[in-house]
Amino acid sequence: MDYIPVIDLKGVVDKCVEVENGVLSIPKSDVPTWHRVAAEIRKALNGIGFMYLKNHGIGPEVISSAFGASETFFKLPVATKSKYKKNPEISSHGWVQPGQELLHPNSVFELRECFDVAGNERFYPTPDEHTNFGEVMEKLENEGKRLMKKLLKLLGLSLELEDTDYFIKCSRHLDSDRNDPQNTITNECDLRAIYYPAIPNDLQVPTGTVRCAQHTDYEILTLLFQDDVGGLEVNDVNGKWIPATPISNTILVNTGDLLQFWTNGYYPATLHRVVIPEKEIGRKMGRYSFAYFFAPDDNTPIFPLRSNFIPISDTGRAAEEESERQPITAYQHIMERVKSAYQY
Ligand SMILES: O=C(O)CCC(=O)C(=O)O
Ligand SMILES: [Fe+2]
Repeated sequence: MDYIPVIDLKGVVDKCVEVENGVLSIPKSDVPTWHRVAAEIRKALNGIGFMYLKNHGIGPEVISSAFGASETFFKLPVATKSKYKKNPEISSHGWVQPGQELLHPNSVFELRECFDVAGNERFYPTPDEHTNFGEVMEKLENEGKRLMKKLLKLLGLSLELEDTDYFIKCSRHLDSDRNDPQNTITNECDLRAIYYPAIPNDLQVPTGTVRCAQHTDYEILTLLFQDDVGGLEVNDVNGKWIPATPISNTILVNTGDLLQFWTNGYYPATLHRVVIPEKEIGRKMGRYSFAYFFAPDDNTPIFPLRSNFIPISDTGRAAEEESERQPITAYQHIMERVKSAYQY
């Protein structure tokens, strides 16, 4: 049996406090717990490349309302959803219609639609179209942010960085007000509601269609909330596809490209996909999920960090120093990938 890490955040998410500049302060008596959990996270992310979190502190009612609101949204007529369509040239927010996005260059068709909650300019269906879609989505987003700050601290501890608050300090947007006109901190975080429709009986979709082609996410970490339908698979560090079976009351966490760059591959980005179920019963069911893609501030430079765990690249320190001199920013990397995924 494969080792499937389920990390228990009890005693971690509930008691720490925020101090100046949004940095977390851990009560002395809890420090050993944080270090133990950080070591488990290191083993999971370096050893298999993903993890489940339990006792993560996000209220079950927040998650179930989000699933309810998402289902109502995706059932709206296409004409209504089209009013809220995303225009990737302008922003990352809005409805992504089926076929608008391909996550792999060889993809034929990916049968899903999404609604992205992202950026500072947001719009949602009017109350007579949907009573509370925006409100419910942003509630889940806020809870995701709260949890994420703790995960960023745990990541810093897990790598034994000299400054264990490094990742938090690169994510000042966590504590900035997106409605403040003076706010200049931008970021590419995205809470994405996803709907995979049932596969039509008379399979009117091209051969080779999948729900979500294999890809890595572009950011630091992704929180994944899935229903019970299944189909998500992750590629472990040995290249084997393993079903990421939903485990009740847990969230699945994948690592993204930015974390892979920062750690020089010590925490590789999780390759994953969503397959169409082979059994007829599974094909008849639509699937709903949420992904919260967490990115640092746009201007964050990305180069390998120094830590006893992070390897120096094969080409040696000189290549690393070069990338430190001319680092790509988080924004540049994410935009490259976004552009290549969109089908206009
Ligand atoms: O729906 C899922 O479970 C995964 C979605 C995903 O990987 C993505 O949107 O990047
Ligand atoms: Fe993904």
